[in-house]
This record gives sequence, structure tokens and C-alpha cells, in this order.
Amino acid sequence: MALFVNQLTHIDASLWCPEAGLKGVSWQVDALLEGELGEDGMLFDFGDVKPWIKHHLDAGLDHTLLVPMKAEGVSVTECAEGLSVQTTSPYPMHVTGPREAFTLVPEAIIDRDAVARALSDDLTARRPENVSRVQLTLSDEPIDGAVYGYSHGLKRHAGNCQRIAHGHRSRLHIWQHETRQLTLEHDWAEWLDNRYLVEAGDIVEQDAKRLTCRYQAAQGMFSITLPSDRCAVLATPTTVENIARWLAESIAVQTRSVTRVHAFEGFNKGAIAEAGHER
Ligand SMILES: Nc1nc2c(c(=O)[nH]1)N=C([C@H](O)[C@H](O)COP(=O)(O)OP(=O)(O)OP(=O)(O)O)CN2
Repeated sequence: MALFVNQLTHIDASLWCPEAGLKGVSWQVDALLEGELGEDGMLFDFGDVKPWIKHHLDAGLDHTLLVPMKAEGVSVTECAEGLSVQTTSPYPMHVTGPREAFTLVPEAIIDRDAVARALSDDLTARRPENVSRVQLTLSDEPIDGAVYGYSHGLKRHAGNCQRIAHGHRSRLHIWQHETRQLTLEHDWAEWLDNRYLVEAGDIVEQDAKRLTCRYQAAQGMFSITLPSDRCAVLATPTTVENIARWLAESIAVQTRSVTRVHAFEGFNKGAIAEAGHER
């Protein structure tokens, strides 16, 4: 007997890609449980499946930076803050933070299906009565049109969004004159893709080449150093509301048109902002 729960939850994280560098990802989680029925006629109460799996993911890789330990140029050491992760290729990056802000993967690349298999094995090892096997499937949202991944951290967030390198893969909708602007959506998503979004007030060092952002949050002290040209600096915290407003204002200035932006944050949620005046 098998039980399935599709769209059980989502994982929002960042990963280090040996080709693209820091990438924001959002993965849908579908679950399949195999086993025997109990006396109540159930394999595992639906009401318990979701919290059990979600708790495991929230306490694990959700909102972490996934680090491929065997990738060329990647080194991980302990430091006062917890862990220090350094990379060399395709560009140098240095991230420090509490241990729980990182997921160390003993591979040369982060492969979504291999991550799903490792999570399935972990959950199977902790399976409840009646369940013989848990299988998770991770998938990207199918998006026909403009899409971008970004990474950031929200130091004021009470939960795991305070981690300095977590991310999302998101749709981008731009409206002018009540019409979607597909070329603008494509161009802005391409520019934003794989960028790190920084709040200006968190920058502690910056020169022509590099930028360092550091902050104290409830979980500990975090820092990240990246090439300046891989970052986009906002005057505000990088919440999706502020991202939508920043994009609407930037695009209104660029195009001299009233602009409404629907900025998504991962799956099915986001913010809408409008800016500009008709000329
Ligand atoms: N109003 C806002 N709320 C939150 C924002 C934001 O920009 N505006 N941002 C975050 C974090 O960036 C976080 O990464 C969002 O992740 P999410 O997956 O939504 O986290 P949740 O635990 O709330 O949701 P799940 O049900 O676990 O997917 C947080 N809030």
C-alpha cells in the first residue's frame, strides 16, 4: 500500500554551483509513503504526515546554503561564528555563520534528485510504525516565461530567513498600460538571475571589486563577501515587498512609464508594487 501527499511543502535554499556560483532555488516537495495499514485502516494519518516531514526539512536543509564539499576550490572550516565556507571558482565567495545555516553535501555538485534520495533515506531511517519506506520528490516550478533565482538574508526575521545565504527561484511579472511587458520581464530576470541582494546598511566593506555584508541576527553573526558585480544593493531590507517596489521604481525610471511589478518569492506568493507617473 502507498500513500501520497503532493505539494506537501517547499524548500527555499541557496546552493553553490561550480559553473554559475551562488544560486537561489525553490523546490516543491511531493511525498510517497509505503507500508502496511494499521488497525485504524490508515498507513499514516494525513494530519501527521505533513508536520512530520515539514519539521524534518525545516530543521535540516530548508533556508540553508548547500555546499558541495568535493567541488574544486571549495573549503569549509570551523570558525568563531560556526562555519566558514570559501570558494574560488567561478568566483571567490566567503560566507560565515552558525553551523545550522549550512548543509554540507559530500559531492562535487548539488544534484536535486540526489538531495531528494538523501532526504528519503533520512526519513525512512526515522519512519513511524506501519511505514516501510518514505520517498520524496523535489521539483522546480514549471515556469513559462521570466524566472530568476536570487539569494539574500533578512537579519530581522525571527525564523530561518535571517540566514545570510538562502534563496528563491521566482517568477517576475511586469505590467505597463494593463499589458504584461514580456521583453522587460525577460531582460530584468536575466539581470537578476543568480545575484545576491544586499541591504545597503549591512555593507561593512566595499571596493571596486568586492563587497562584504555582515550582521548580527538572533541565530548568530553572519557575513558574506562576494564580487560586487554579482550583487544588487537595495536601500532597504530585501523583503519581497521592497524587491517589488525597488523593481517598479527602477523600471518606471528606465522606461518613463507607470510600472506595476508582481515579484514572487518562490512558489505562489509575493508582493505587488506600482511606481511612476504618466508623461
Ligand atoms: N511579508 C513577508 N514575509 C516574509 C518575507 C518577505 O519578504 N515578506 N520573507 C521571508 C523569507 O525570505 C523566507 O525565505 C520565506 O520563506 P518561506 O518558505 O515562505 O518560509 P515559511 O517558513 O514561512 O514557509 P513554508 O511554509 O515553510 O514554505 C519570510 N517572510
